[in-house]
Amino acid sequence: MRSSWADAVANAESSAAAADTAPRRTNSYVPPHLRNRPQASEAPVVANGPSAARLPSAFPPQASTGSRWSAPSRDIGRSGAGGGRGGGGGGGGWNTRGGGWDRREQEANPFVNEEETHEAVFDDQENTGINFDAYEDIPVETSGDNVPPPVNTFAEIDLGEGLNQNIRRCKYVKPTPVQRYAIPISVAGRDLMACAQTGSGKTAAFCFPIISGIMRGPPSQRQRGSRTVYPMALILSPTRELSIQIHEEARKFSYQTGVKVVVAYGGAPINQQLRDLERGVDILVATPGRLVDLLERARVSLQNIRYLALDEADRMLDMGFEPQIRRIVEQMDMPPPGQRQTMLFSATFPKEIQRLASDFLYNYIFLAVGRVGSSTDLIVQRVEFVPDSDKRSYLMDLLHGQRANETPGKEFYSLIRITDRIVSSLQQALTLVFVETKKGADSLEHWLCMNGFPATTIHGDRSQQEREQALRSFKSGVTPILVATDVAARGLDIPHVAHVINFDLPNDIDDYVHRIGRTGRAGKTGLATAFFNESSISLAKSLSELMQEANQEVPQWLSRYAVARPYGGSGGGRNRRGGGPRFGGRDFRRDSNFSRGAGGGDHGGYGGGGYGSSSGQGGGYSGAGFSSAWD
Ligand SMILES: Nc1ncnc2c1ncn2[C@@H]1O[C@H](COP(=O)(O)OP(=O)(O)OP(=O)(O)O)[C@@H](O)[C@H]1O
Repeated sequence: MRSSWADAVANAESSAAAADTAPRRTNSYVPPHLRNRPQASEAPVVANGPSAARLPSAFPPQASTGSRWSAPSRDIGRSGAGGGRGGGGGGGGWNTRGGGWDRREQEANPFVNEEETHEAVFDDQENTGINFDAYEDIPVETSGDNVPPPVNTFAEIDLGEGLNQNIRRCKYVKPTPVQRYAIPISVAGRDLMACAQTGSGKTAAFCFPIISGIMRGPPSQRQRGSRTVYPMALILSPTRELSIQIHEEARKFSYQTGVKVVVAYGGAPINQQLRDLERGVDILVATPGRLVDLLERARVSLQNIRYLALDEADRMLDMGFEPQIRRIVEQMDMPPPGQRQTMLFSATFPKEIQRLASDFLYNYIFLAVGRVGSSTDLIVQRVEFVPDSDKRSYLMDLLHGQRANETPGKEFYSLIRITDRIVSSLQQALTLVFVETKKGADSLEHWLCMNGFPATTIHGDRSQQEREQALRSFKSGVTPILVATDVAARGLDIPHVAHVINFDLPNDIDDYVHRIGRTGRAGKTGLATAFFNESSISLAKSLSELMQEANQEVPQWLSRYAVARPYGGSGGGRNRRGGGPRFGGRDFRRDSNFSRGAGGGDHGGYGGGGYGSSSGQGGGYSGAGFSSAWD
């Protein structure tokens, strides 16, 4: 049995009054690494600022060519995001298409940079495939009319030779469970609402059918003399960084197929994006805000859209985004459901959002791989009771524990049943620390750097250039700690993130699921640690249920909180799952409460009841620095 430190404290204090559910701790906690050492204020000053701090052993000195303060100049600006590349370097099918775009440019090889960067820095090159054993017994549910059967191999689906070659280049040996089901459904032309766990390969699941369909379909139209472009596919995502990532993935999948992918997102100069569009676009990956701007300028028309994919679809239809998405999908010139193919993907899909989403779909198939909204049990989840005043020293403990060959780490991790494999991956790992506010992110990053832990930060108050540079610096291991607000919670696929720390817990359990999903991806294991205290009480029940469901050990004190506050606190949480059956891995159309629209395809607007529960969302996000991050 794994027992948490907080449990031990709670047991020792078993004489505490029954009503007092919190484990008691003194405020004078001195973490092991600070015992017998000078006070923090006396910490040795790092000669050349935080960037000169010692790097963990896994990151060789030559890797520290850049940090937030001294980034190598090649890192400035966007890498590989659009950038006018492409041009049909000899791909099958492209030359048969009309459109009159300039195809003389050489198409840059999107596989080159990645291999060089990763091999230079990380020594455990195991990205040759996914641990499929981890997914062997995953439950799958499909519903809808005439569901096409799943496949076991990519070869069973005729995706086209160009795409097949790129799948091999990506070293995807066989499809992940969501791909096994979703790809045949989409290739058959069906609309799809798909829910599958974080890191399980959803990006390829919607990209492959789109690319394959465009390769086979009639060429895109372009009116001579017009500056308006007419993409055939639109992929929308909620954050700039996620759009950049999807674009990079889609470029790999479509390399030398002649299919042109362009990305457009806020915070970056629009002129460059306009030039990219003018060079030709089949698939447009965009954030909603920037897309609306392009539509208003009449530089993009949606009238030729044949494929619409919403990644993180529940977030896209959450209150913050829904009006913008409706405007793009329903009020511009996009063909209606039935005349386009729509694919919605996420790891979480609350029922009220499913209901909203059904407006965009025609006779769709619902697919749930794993339980809807569940976390993968590849992630070891720990939750510790840590008062706000102790969070920093507790964090310091964790980070010291991760450093190679340090005794405190071994002691610390022996308290919790973590495999040697995870310990060894932690020693050379990237650590992602989630906080609630932008100010909190800056302040924690500064404190970490001053204490010898190279860190950087990403949040909505940083310029786009700074955000992208921070991500690059983190990914490369130059700053192996990234302090982030929820802007980094969804979708980002950063290899070697072995530890996600919820320094501040989110208000919503779905946000927790996405945050911890930045580790434990593609069949690899990961660790997620959460600092819980009274301010997170509203999350106690859903957190303890989620942990139970993922076969994690739930601390006794958390169970006590869950029982004491079964419906969450009154503190503005937005637990949309509250009250009902938990984590329903099912199509909302099967739920009698939603029977009005059963059958899918042509539902009207939402019927009030269910969605009302999300009214707390605004509160949940306030202060988290969301708004400026999204476009
Ligand atoms: N068939 C496959 N074989 C091997 N690796 C794969 C396969 N499909 C996807 N991957 C890899 O798995 C990782 C996770 O994929 P992806 O980012 O698409 O996950 P996701 O389900 O979209 O996660 P999230 O819910 O966090 O957005 C990526 O690094 C991707 O390259």
